Amino acid sequence: MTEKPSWKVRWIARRNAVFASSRFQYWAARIPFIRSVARTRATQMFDHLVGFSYSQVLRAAVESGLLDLLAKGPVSASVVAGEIDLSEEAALRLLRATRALDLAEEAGPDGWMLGQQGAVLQADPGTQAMIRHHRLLYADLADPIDLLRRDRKEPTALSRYWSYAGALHGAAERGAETQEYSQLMAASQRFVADEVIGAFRFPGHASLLDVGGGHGEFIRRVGAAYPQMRLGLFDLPEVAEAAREPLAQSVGADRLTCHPGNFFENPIPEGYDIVSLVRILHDHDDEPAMALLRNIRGSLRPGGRLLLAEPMAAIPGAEAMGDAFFGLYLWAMGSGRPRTPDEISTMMREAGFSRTRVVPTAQPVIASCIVAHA
Ligand SMILES: C[S@@+](CC[C@H](N)C(=O)[O-])C[C@H]1O[C@@H](n2cnc3c(N)ncnc32)[C@H](O)[C@@H]1O
Repeated sequence: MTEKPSWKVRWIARRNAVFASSRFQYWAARIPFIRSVARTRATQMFDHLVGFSYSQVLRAAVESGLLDLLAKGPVSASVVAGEIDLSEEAALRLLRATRALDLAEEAGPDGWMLGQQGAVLQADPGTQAMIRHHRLLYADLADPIDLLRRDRKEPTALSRYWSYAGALHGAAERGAETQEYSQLMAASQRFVADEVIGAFRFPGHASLLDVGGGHGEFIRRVGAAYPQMRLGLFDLPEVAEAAREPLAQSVGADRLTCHPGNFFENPIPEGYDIVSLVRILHDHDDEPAMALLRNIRGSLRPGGRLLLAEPMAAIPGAEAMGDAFFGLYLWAMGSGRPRTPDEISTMMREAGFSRTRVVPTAQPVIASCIVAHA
């Protein structure tokens, strides 16, 4: 005998039947108050429906150099056409599309400048790098069901291009590709570091080791905010070596140690008060992620802390970023998953940490933070 559905199941089924009825939709669009809710929902659904077109407008604006051109504006459509090698009609179509997304603004008749969102984007190489990079994700997502059915068993545009899934397991030693990836991460790291520094007060004289720290942008920013801090960077040998010289120049050689190594094969260096793990855990499936957390726990003395920062799943107000974006990005990449703060905290305690605390950040869409005590 099948179980009786719970009140919640019955309620959701009833609600969905009402929402799906064309009669309800007709009246919802006409009754005051309900009308504004209905309109918001319709706009949301439309945005989901055509989101790919919007992201391709962004891509065209970045890749063609249109944003840089508008930054020097006002420019006419014919100048834009000549500069980015389009017919005038095509240039105007693109300009109007960018205007609709607030990337461009027509300051006067045929005088085009950056719009508000355009000004922010044009000044942000990190987001522009992500927009360029996402062409790979969209190639992999062209047939999403096919991608899901392949169960991460075959190479994808994302995993192939970066050879990143290999690098994740310490297998890829293709320095140039790893370096290109690290540079992309560094461009977006500014925002993550700002979130963490704004949310977490480091003890001024503590020592900090950033594990998987790439070219050291996080260390650089924390080091600038806390000039007394001793700093360490742990990353794959080719990455740590490339970071050493420029990072020493920026933070001071006397307070920096670069540790080349593989966090799945080598012990995490001891002697640091805080270990940070920024945008690393979500790249890994549960088993290697647990191995990494245990490795870090083993390096910490009592009182030591692990500070983990990355975009997480099921964050109120940022749900789509977690499971709809990172869920599919990491699936296409072939490794990892976005996790909820609860899931991460449970893993940390399983790895031997005594207690954990979520540290609220201003922009969880960029990163959320959890601190675990050894
Ligand atoms: C997603 S990036 C994050 C970089 C940086 N933490 C940030 O947020 O910008 C992953 C970093 O982990 C490093 N990495 C990957 N596998 C590693 C391994 N097995 N051992 C050490 N570092 C590794 C990569 O070289 C890269 O710098």
